[in-house]
Amino acid sequence: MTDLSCDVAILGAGTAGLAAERSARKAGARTLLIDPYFAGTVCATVGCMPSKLLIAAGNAAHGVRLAPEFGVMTQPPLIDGAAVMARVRALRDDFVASTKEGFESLPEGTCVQSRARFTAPGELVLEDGRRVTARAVVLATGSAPVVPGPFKDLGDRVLTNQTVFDLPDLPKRLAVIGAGPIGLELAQAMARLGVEVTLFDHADRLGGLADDAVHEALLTTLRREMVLHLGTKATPEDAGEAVRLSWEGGSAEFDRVLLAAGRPPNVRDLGLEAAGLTLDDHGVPVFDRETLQCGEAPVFIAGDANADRPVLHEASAEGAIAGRNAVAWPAVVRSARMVPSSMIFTDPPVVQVGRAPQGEALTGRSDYGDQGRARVEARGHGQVLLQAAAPDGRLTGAEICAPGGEHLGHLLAWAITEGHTASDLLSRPFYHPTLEEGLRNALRDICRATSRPLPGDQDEGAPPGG
Ligand SMILES: Cc1cc2nc3c(=O)[nH]c(=O)nc-3n(C[C@H](O)[C@H](O)[C@H](O)COP(=O)(O)OP(=O)(O)OC[C@H]3O[C@@H](n4cnc5c(N)ncnc54)[C@H](O)[C@@H]3O)c2cc1C
Ligand SMILES: NC(=O)c1ccc[n+]([C@@H]2O[C@H](COP(=O)([O-])OP(=O)(O)OC[C@H]3O[C@@H](n4cnc5c(N)ncnc54)[C@H](O)[C@@H]3O)[C@@H](O)[C@H]2O)c1
Repeated sequence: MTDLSCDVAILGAGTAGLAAERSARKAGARTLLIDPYFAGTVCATVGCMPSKLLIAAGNAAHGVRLAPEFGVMTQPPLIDGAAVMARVRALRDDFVASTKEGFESLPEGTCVQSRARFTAPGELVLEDGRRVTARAVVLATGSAPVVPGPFKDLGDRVLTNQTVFDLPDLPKRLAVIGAGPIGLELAQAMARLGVEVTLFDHADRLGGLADDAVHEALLTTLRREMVLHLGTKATPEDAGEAVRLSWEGGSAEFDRVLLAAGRPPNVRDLGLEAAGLTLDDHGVPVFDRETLQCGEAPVFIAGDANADRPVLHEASAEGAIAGRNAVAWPAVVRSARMVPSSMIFTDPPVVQVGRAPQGEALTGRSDYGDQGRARVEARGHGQVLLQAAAPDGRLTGAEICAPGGEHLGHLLAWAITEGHTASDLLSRPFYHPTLEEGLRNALRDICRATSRPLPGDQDEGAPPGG
């Protein structure tokens, strides 16, 4: 058994790890990419892509149910659960295959299939006892679903994002525990596919939304499609083929329980103490968001492993920063980070972009219940909150639950990045009739609250439904 050495060792061959490896190699480093499975990224295998595939199926069924609203008469959709799941897996496998091709194109000897843990700063040991010495290390080990104690002994009646997409058929009665992004997306998709869904969260808010009106818009949508129990703790017990959940004021049996109660980082068992790192209360190394460096050590942490911004584009960006800085160490370079954003692909989508300003906040609202294009498409429901800084109305943040939210969210994230004011955006074209037009009400609210007038050469009227 030959020990290994490299300039940069990357633990984890997911999105962040692959980006770190690419960026370190581009900067001239000899790299080793260490992963126990090389199964493909979480995004492709059990994350973004299969969840979006299930959502697409749910939305197809929803479209059929909505058709009579347009005078297009149909029968209720007949859902072939096995066919739905087969399509999810077939396309998922395509995405996974292309991720795996990426492993094959790496220089020979780069991939090391094993788990690694630190034995000393700059020194790791693999499962087979081989030692790896590295000038710098990137931690990109991702995250994994939490399974609270009482749910642990219920076998395959309990699902997580790691198992739900392998169901051969859709369940009849599904409990979803956790109303974060995973719980919301999958609960709605399943409900639209004819599954009787009950969604539980011990918090009172869905999807971490702060604004009451935006939250209410999501709540009313979901209440039409499933049973919701918020601010409730559900306790499971074995009920033979099913699971019985009990909560204050009720109890019911479910064929399956989907746990979507969070995904803590995979940082245990990495021997982080041996690496001399300072850990926070959750065992995650304390790190600098702009360099991804852990303290002063030649160790960098990227993607879900640092639990900072657990979304795909950030995993990829953080991997690139960490890989480059691992090579540059000790001369690490600070990177300005992107405007934070999160998009939950419910219908309507739930979007959070940027943040409230420091100091006085100017706010504007748009009601998509009365928005032209949304009503044309029988999607007239939703709320947008825009936040801006005084005195000039520079946009800083948004909370959205409205049709087209993912597109509105991008527009706003880019405007915030550019430092645009509400007045700046109102001076730009808004094509009619689009969902984007709906933003103008919120932008005008902000404009009126600032020292800046509405752009003088813009009509303040509204086209039909605009
Ligand atoms: C159901 C679901 C839906 C999602 N949908 C979206 C979405 O629509 N949009 C979005 O932006 N984000 C979404 N996300 C989040 C996104 O998938 C993650 O933020 C992203 O995949 C994280 O990438 P990563 O590289 O940090 O982790 P991963 O891709 O999980 O990679 C971590 C790697 O580390 C390896 N590893 C673990 N332990 C060790 C060890 N000890 N040594 C070596 N290697 C190890 C693992 O095998 C794995 O290959 C979703 C997530 C889930 C679960
Ligand atoms: N569209 C997207 O970008 C997308 C989609 C899915 C997942 N993700 C990423 O995956 C990560 C994990 O998602 P998640 O939804 O599992 O986690 P989360 O931490 O965002 O949400 C978990 C939810 O479960 C609740 N909860 C926790 N324990 C509970 C319990 N015992 N009983 C009832 N409720 C409980 C919490 O209050 C919270 O609302 C997210 O941080 C997100 O960034 C992103």
